[in-house]
This record gives sequence, structure tokens and C-alpha cells, in this order.
Amino acid sequence: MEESRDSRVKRFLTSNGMVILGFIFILCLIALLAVGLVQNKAQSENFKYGIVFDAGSSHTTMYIYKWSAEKVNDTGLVYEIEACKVKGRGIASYRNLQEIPVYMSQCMGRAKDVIPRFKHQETPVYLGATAGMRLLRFDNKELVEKILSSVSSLFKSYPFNFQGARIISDAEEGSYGWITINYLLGRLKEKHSPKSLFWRKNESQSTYGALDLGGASTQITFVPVNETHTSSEMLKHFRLYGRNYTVFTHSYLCFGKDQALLWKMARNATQLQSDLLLEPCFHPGYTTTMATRKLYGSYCSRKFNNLDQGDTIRIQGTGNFLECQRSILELFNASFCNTYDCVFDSVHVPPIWGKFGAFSAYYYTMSFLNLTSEDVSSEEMVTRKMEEFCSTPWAVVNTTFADVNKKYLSEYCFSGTYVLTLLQKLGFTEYWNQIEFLNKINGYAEAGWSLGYMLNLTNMIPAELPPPKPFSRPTYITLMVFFSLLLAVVFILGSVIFQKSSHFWK
Ligand SMILES: Nc1ccn([C@@H]2O[C@H](COP(=O)(O)OP(=O)(O)OP(=O)(O)O)[C@@H](O)[C@H]2O)c(=O)n1
Ligand SMILES: [Ca+2]
Repeated sequence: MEESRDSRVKRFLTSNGMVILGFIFILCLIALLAVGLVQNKAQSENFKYGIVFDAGSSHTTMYIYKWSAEKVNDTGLVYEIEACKVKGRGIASYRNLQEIPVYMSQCMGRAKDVIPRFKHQETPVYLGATAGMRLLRFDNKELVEKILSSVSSLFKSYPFNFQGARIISDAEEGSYGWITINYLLGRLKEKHSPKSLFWRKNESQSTYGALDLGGASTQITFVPVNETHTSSEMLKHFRLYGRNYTVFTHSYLCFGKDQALLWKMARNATQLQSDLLLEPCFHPGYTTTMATRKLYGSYCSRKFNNLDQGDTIRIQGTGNFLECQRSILELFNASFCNTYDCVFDSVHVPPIWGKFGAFSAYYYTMSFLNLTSEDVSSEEMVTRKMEEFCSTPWAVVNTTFADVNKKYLSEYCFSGTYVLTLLQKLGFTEYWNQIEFLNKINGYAEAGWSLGYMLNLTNMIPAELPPPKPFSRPTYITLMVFFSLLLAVVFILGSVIFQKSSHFWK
């Protein structure tokens, strides 16, 4: 009788213990899954794509960007997967509109191959045109409209989500270039560490300034300090990832590399007695001819038009760095300046400070001349290199760099001297070592306005910081370990009880 009561109690305890343990086991399993799911809810990869055509004055490039839709709020996760150079020159030089499909279709075809077919319809396509089209707009607004509408109709015939083709403003070009480099360098979303809170007043000091040198215009954009002389038109305000930024941005039309060269030669050609222009910025032994229609055909060089000249002029290099720099300096007119320090084109640039990223022709030129290394820390070093390079006979340059594009090669003496002079005029004389010449940043994407443009139009940089993850990493790990251990304990306990009970039943 005693024994049977004992066994009833044991049986009761065993069966209820098993139920309770089973219950705890299921709870732990649910908790473990819930913590894992909540934390990693957005981790499954769903890629998105975006296409931007950078229609510059010298040429057009199509960039394809790719990013994980769920991880988009993390810095630096948008990367460039394709850069396709459109054949021919910049869109502003298109005269035969029938040719537009011939030029653009190759890159659009590439986009169709690179982007998975089921993503085509949702992939936005943007075209932004810069200084070449701004210059054309002065002369022929109608042609500008025709070019943009031909490009638009072509793009609409593709399966992508076409979002428009337009001329972007000076301020957009500078600001988006600034956003691109700071986004890629991870400067916009630095952690709010106690140190950064301490330095809160100067928090935007951690951003890089942006220097872009194109074919027809150049931009400088940075966060100035204590600047009271800058006109409010040149200051732009952004709120990115919960922080306010006020940047100074200015674009100098005609101060791009190609237009500055044309302008300089046109200016020098006014004093010619014959059709021969001796050009100090070309190597000795270099000769070429140029149609006067081309020399004076641009908005930037037109005012020097010398009607007495024939259809062409002959150009002969003399390879003299000092003369070259002197003639470049004449382009920079400071005559409008009055009270404050000011630079060319009558624009007051706030005092330079902090780090700068220099890209486009700044980078192409300095990387060709081997002057991008951190060891090149002063203007004197660049000057010495330019003196030597400009005086090198063209025949030597041409054979030494046989595989370099001839147009670029013939102009690197000018480009290097121009970059040096432009940076001096912008106020970098004492700050040469603050400049980093950048191309593809951290392997993600090329520096330039196009990525910033897309980030903005797709609302990928929120004004406010995204909400933090539900659990911090240590809490997440602790919870996972705790529930896993509990699960193991419950499992072991359950097995022991089960074994004992089955023994008992026997
Ligand atoms: N390897 C290269 C590539 C380009 N260039 C020169 O760099 C200049 C600027 O190129 P880019 O930045 O592409 O200018 P665009 O965007 O076309 O011009 P903009 O921004 O003024 O519209 C051009 O004059 C081009 O001749 C160069 O010297 N070496
Ligand atoms: Ca450009």
C-alpha cells in the first residue's frame, strides 16, 4: 500500500516535471529564435541598383551602384559595380541628335547585362549634366533642350525607371561631390563617442573638403570655421544622420582644365603677328594646329576673338614652366577684391583649413606626374617636378609614355602647372600636405558628384540617425548564450529524468 502511494507520487512528479521541462524547453527555443530574429530581422540580402550618367563637358560616364536594401543605413555600403565610358565627347558637343542612341546604347546595354532582369523596372536612372551644358545654355538654349529630350526619349525606351535628365546646378555639383567623399570616407556617421561629444562644437571638423577639377569648371566645397565674410548664397545647409553641416561651395565656370587652356591660348593669340602661337605650356618640339573657330568658339574664350586671323593657327611648344605659370596667372583676376583676402573671379573663399580630397583632373594629373604620394608635401616639390617635365622634349615624353592617350599626354605640362597655380590661388600654399588626391575611395566608388546625387535622390542619407538595433552587441550575445545554456540544461535535465522514469517503469 505504502509502495504504491510512493510510486504514484513519483509518477506524478515525473510526468509533471517532464511537462514543465518541456514547457521551459519550448520557451527557451522561442526566446532564442525571437532574439535572433529581432536582431537580424534586416539581414537577408536584397540588393538594389541605381544608374547615374555623369554628363561632363569632356565626356559622359555611366555609373552603376549597388547596395543592400536592408543595410542601407550603414555608412559606405553603396558601391560602384560598373563605370562605362560613353563613346565620343561630352553631350554638349552633340550636333547630330540621331547619333545619341549610337553613343549611349552601348552603356545602357551594359546596364541591362549587369543588373538582374527582375530588378530592371525598379532601378532608377538619372542623368546630370554639368559645365559643358551650362556653357551651351548661354549660347543655344534650344539645342540644350533638344539634347536633353533626345537623351530622355532614348532612356525611356529601356526597361529601367527613368527619373530625368537635367543640368545640375553649381551648388549641387560641389555639394554632392562633398557628400560623396565624406560618405565613402565614413565621415558622416562617426560614432557619438564621449570624445566626439566633448568636441561637439567642432564636430564638422571631421569632414573632408572636396576639390573637383573638370574640363569646363572647378568646384571647392568645405565646412568653414568662424566664417563671417562669406555670402549666404555660397553657404549650404544639410542635416545628415542627425548632424547639421554648413558648407561653403563655389563653382568657377571656365576654370576647368580644358576651358582654361583654350581661354589662355586665345588670350595669348590676340598679340600674334603671324599664325604661329608659341606655347610655353607644351613641350619643346610639340606642334599642332587649331581651327580658330574652335579657339574662339567657346563662351570662355570668345571675347579674345581676333577677326583678322585665318581659319587655323599653328601652335608650337616651348616647354617653359615659368612662362607657362605666368600666362596661367593672368587668368586669375583679383581686381574685384577689396577688404578681405580674396581669390580669382571676385569670390571670397573662406580660409582653408582641415583635410581636403582632390579628385577628377586633380587626381588624373597628379597621379600621372607621380605627385600623389604623401611624401610630396610641399609646393616646391611640385614646382621642381613641373620645371623638369615641361622642359622635356615632346619626342622623349611621347616615347616614354607611348601607351598614354596623346591628347592627355600633350597637356600634362599645362595641367600640372594649372593644378599648382589653381591650388595656390585657392589658398593652399601653406596647406599642401592637407590635400589627398583621390580616385576610387576605399575600393567602393569613384569620387565625384554622381554618387552623392543618387544618395540624395533615393533618400539614402536620412536627416536623422536611424534607430539603434534593439539590443547592443554585448546584450545580444549575453541573451543568446543565456538562452542556449538554459536550453542545454533543460535538455540534459529532461533526458536524466526521462531515463530515470523509464528505469522506474521497468
Ligand atoms: N586620364 C585622364 C582623364 C582625363 N583627363 C582630363 O581631365 C579633365 C577633366 O575630366 P573630367 O573630370 O572627366 O571632366 P568633365 O566631368 O568632363 O568636365 P566638367 O566637370 O567640367 O563638366 C579633362 O579635361 C580631361 O582631358 C586627363 O588629363 N587624364
Ligand atoms: Ca565633372
